[in-house]
Parts: sequence; C-alpha cells; structure tokens
Amino acid sequence: MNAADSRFPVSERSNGALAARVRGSVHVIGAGLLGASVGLGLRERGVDVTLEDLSPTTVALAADYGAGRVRTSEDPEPTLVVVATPPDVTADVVERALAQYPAAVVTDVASVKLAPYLELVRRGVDLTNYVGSHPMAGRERGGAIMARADLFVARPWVVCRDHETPAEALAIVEAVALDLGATLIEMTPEEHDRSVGLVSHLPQVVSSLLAARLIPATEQAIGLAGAGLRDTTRVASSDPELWVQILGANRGPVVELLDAFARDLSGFADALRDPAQAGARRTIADLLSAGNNGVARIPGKHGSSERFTSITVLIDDTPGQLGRLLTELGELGINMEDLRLEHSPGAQIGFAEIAMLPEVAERAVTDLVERGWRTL
Ligand SMILES: NC(=O)C1=CN([C@@H]2O[C@H](COP(=O)(O)OP(=O)(O)OC[C@H]3O[C@@H](n4cnc5c(N)ncnc54)[C@H](O)[C@@H]3O)[C@@H](O)[C@H]2O)C=CC1
Ligand SMILES: O=C(O)C(=O)Cc1ccc(O)cc1
Repeated sequence: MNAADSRFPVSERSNGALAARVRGSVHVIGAGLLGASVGLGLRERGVDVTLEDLSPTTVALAADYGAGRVRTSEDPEPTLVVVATPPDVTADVVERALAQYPAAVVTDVASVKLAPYLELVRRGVDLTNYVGSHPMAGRERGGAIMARADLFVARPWVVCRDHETPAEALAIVEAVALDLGATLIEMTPEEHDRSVGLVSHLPQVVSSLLAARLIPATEQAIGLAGAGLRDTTRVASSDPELWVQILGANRGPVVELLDAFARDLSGFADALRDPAQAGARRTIADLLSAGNNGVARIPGKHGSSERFTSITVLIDDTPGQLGRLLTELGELGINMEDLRLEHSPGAQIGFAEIAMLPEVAERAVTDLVERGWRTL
C-alpha cells in the first residue's frame, strides 16, 4: 500500500485487496501494546481509528506511529469500542464505554474473561452490546512503542458470547478480529480462563521461576546457556505488574494447575533422589515421555531435527507465494534443509516452517523481513 492510498477507505481503493469487513469507525481505549496494535492493523485496512488513553503522551505516541487519531467531540459514535486497558480496570472502562456510546458494540481484550464479566453482571450493567474477547497474541513488553500491525495475524482470537448476545454485536467483533488476520474461537468465559490457565498462565509462572533460579549463578555457568534455556525462559521477561493482575484474576484455575505441577515435580525429584529403587527409572522415563507427547500437541511444533533451526514465515494463501519465498531464500544463499507447510483455518494465511543450519537462521530472518516477509 502506498501513502496516498492510505488516505482513502479501502472500499474506495482501486485494487480493493485489503477491504475491511468492519464498517464505520473503531474507538480504542488504552493505546498501549494491544490497543495501538489493533489501531495499526485496522489503519492498514483504511479503517478510521480513534484513540484514548489515561496518558496523553501514550495517545500522542500511538498516533505518531500511525495507530489512529485523537477523538474529537464532533466525531459520530463509533461502530465498535475496543477496551485495551489493564485487567483490573477493564470492567470500569467497559461500563463507562457502554454508557458513553450506547449505539456502539464494546469489546475488551483483557487476558482474563470471567472476572470482568462477573463484575459487570454484579453491577447490573446491561451487557447487550458487550462481547468479551481475547487475542492470543502479545509481547513481553507493553506500550505503544512495541505495537505491531501484524501482531494478530494467524493467532487465535477468543470471543466470549453470552446466550443473549445479539448476532449483529458478535459479527462486528468478529469482523475486526478477521480484519486483523486472526482466527476466531468461541468459548465461554470459564472455558477461556481454564484454557489460558494451562497454555499461557502456567507457562508464565514456570518460566519466571525457572529464570529466577539463574540469579545466583556464576557468569561462567550462564555463559554455557543455549537455545534450551532461551526457549524455556523467553516469557520470563514479561511485565510483572500486568501478570500480577492476570494471575490474581485467574487464581482458581492457575492454583489448581500449579498444585498438580508441584505434585509432578516432587514425584520426579523423589524418583531421581534414589534412581536405584524399583520403578524409579520408569517414573522418570514416563514423565519425560509424557513431555514428548505433550509437546507434540502444540500447533506448529512437530519435533524438528536437533541439527537444524526452524524459522516460520507467513505466506498469503495465494498462488506463487511459496515459490517466490523459496526463490528468495536461494538468492540469499540460504540452504533449506526441510520444509513444512501449515494452514491456519479461517485466516487465509499459511505458515512455511523452514529448517536450516542454526548459524544462518538469524541472517535469514533479518534478510527476509527486509524484503517484506513476515516471520513468527
Ligand atoms: N501484553 C500482552 O502480551 C497481552 C495483553 N493482553 C491484554 O490487553 C490489555 C492491555 O495490555 P497491554 O496493551 O499489554 O498493556 P499496556 O500497558 O501496553 O497498555 C495499557 C494502556 O492502558 C492505559 N490505561 C490504563 N488505565 C486506563 C483507563 N482507565 N482508561 C484509559 N486508558 C487506561 C495505560 O495508560 C496504557 O497505555 C490487558 O488487559 C492485557 O491483559 C491481551 C493479550 C496479550
Ligand atoms: O508470547 C507468548 O507466548 C504469549 O503467550 C503472549 C501472551 C501474553 C498474554 C496474553 O493474554 C496472551 C498472549
């Protein structure tokens, strides 16, 4: 898209390739990582996005990055309000948005879904125009400066409908999620919170506690760290303030998971304490092999060879894209050792997982991104 094109709604553009599903404007409250990323992605599709934040500097910054513009009193009501504030104020902000924009649909993107919903119910707020949602996409650091237009591409976006949610309200939230390239998943708030407890909140705690073990280690020991430690501690760089809120709001499922994990850990340690005792080696092997079975269930992680590093490149589901990618890899002098393709249902996008020698992987990513490819 060129700069001149972006001044016009996509429907008025000649190629129409990026036509937005959502009609009218979208107002984002909380212009940090999530809010500004929603804004950037929708602006790429020509959607009119307005921004609001407690911090005027954050709004100005997000607007400078191209995530939208400041709302004025003359602006008509938005079609959709996206609340992208921290979880502990989500119910307050949703309640205020529903009152301020009675004709708009209001969604929020908070990482927990049951607590804000129950709080709104407790306050007796009319939730006809509210649809809770949660894009399963983020980064370790928050703030508008970290925002990316493609943050949600090919990522799941959970939508929590209530049995009273009108189809039109749901359709508007789904339209925005699809416009941002995400894959829709419907769940109840309870199902959502139990699921993210397992796939996001437990890994966060385990990763943080594991990384904290490194603090007293010597420089020499840390110097030996490789991909295994990096992979298992990546999310330990996350923002403690946000996670105190997320974990506190989902403590029921998370505590249950942590208790079960603690039982596994102590069973493992007991077996390892005296591996000569009958059955101990089997206990250890069973727990490790259960890990093999668990990891094989993670989408996009299918036991790649130890000798190679895999990078994942997003490809539009259109003819010729894969061919172009392989040609460009050749031009860059990157030898492909293996290739696996995966499609994301509903997101008109594919993933090309390319295995290569570890020493060229970083350069491959940098060069491909420079040529306009998107990598995960
Ligand atoms: N960080 C992540 O990886 C993900 C976060 N989320 C959820 O998205 C929401 C936002 O998170 P981030 O964008 O990471 O946080 P962030 O800290 O980058 O942005 C939050 C913004 O909300 C503003 N804010 C706080 N209270 C406000 C209020 N009462 N009215 C207006 N603005 C207010 C803050 O000034 C800040 O700019 C959270 O609920 C989080 O659980 C969801 C998916 C991933
Ligand atoms: O980086 C990752 O793997 C994440 O899981 C990021 C993330 C953090 C918080 C969310 O509510 C959703 C996604």
